[in-house]
Amino acid sequence: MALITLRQLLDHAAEHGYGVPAFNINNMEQGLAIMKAAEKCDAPVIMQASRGARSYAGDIMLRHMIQALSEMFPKIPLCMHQDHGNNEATCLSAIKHGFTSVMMDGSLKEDMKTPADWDYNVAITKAVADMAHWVGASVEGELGVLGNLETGEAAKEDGSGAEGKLSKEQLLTDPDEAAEFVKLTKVDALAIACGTSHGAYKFSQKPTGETLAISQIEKIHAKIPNVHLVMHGSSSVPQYLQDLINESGGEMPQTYGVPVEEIERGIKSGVRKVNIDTDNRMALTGQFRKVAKDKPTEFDPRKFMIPAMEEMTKLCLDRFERFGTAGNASKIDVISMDDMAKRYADGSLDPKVN
Ligand SMILES: O=C(CO)COP(=O)(O)O
Ligand SMILES: O=C[C@H](O)COP(=O)(O)O
Ligand SMILES: [Zn+2]
Ligand SMILES: [Zn+2]
Repeated sequence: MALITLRQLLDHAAEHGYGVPAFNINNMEQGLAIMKAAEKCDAPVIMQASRGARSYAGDIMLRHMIQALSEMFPKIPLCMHQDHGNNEATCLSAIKHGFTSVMMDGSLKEDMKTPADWDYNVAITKAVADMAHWVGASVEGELGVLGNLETGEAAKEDGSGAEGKLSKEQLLTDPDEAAEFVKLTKVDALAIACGTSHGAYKFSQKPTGETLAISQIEKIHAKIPNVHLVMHGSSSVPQYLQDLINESGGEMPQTYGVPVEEIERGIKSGVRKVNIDTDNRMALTGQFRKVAKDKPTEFDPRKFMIPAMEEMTKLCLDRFERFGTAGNASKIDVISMDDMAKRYADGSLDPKVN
């Protein structure tokens, strides 16, 4: 099966009221773990590669890996997405390497640390959307800056995260601005800020409405009901994985992520793409550690990788089921990128925003 674009997949998700997890990948094992989960429950897939993933695996490796996965799992529509593109070159080179979708993250400047202003964000996102749409690729933009509503800080350990203190206005996407932003840039999906941040250390206790503002998503959705919303930083950092890591020699301080039921609430309010990386990292490394602790003489990496992949598959399967993605792969007829390009050109994919 050909690769699917983000736009087609999220249009289907919106029509049928479900969300799609977007899982980060860096290697073959993560790709296989996701596809096995998708095959088990008939779910369409979004895989995304960060700039870090592209330099880790290499663009040629990633391109062939994605092709191999779609050949191995021909019944699963697979979208390949650039996560947090920092400029035009990152986004265009991703499309050249077979990605069907890109995120132009103009909420931050090119260094991915300095919060950008409105004019910068609109100009660069519009430029990327114009070019991507000529070849039928999809574009996700971001308005608002990810960060903790209590401390005003973004996550420290991440490849993309603001430096310095952020104001409440920056940390919560404004509904009127969101409408204006989508109208001006014509993005296919909009990442919004609502108190989540990247990495494992999102909240110091179980989040409340004060620290995780799903109500903000509801306000944005009320203003732009036809726009596909994206939640970044959506790992749940499950307690069982913290325990698995810490019982196997790890030293992760106690932390709290985004409860899956809060994501389900978001999905009821227009969230269609849910970004998850940290949970899968924890699933994999938790099992590495367990094997290392239980079998100190073991040195065959496959003996570490197999339980690690199984742990990750279990997590992906759970999210496909909870988000309502399961059961939808077989209902989608993939539209080619060339066809998508024609639809952009004739205006039929223009955003519906008042
Ligand atoms: O938003 C993400 C990737 O863009 C990943 O978020 P997590 O760190 O919560 O998994
Ligand atoms: O955006 C954050 C993702 O978790 C990717 O992280 P990374 O840049 O370390 O690959
Ligand atoms: Zn961002
Ligand atoms: Zn992100």
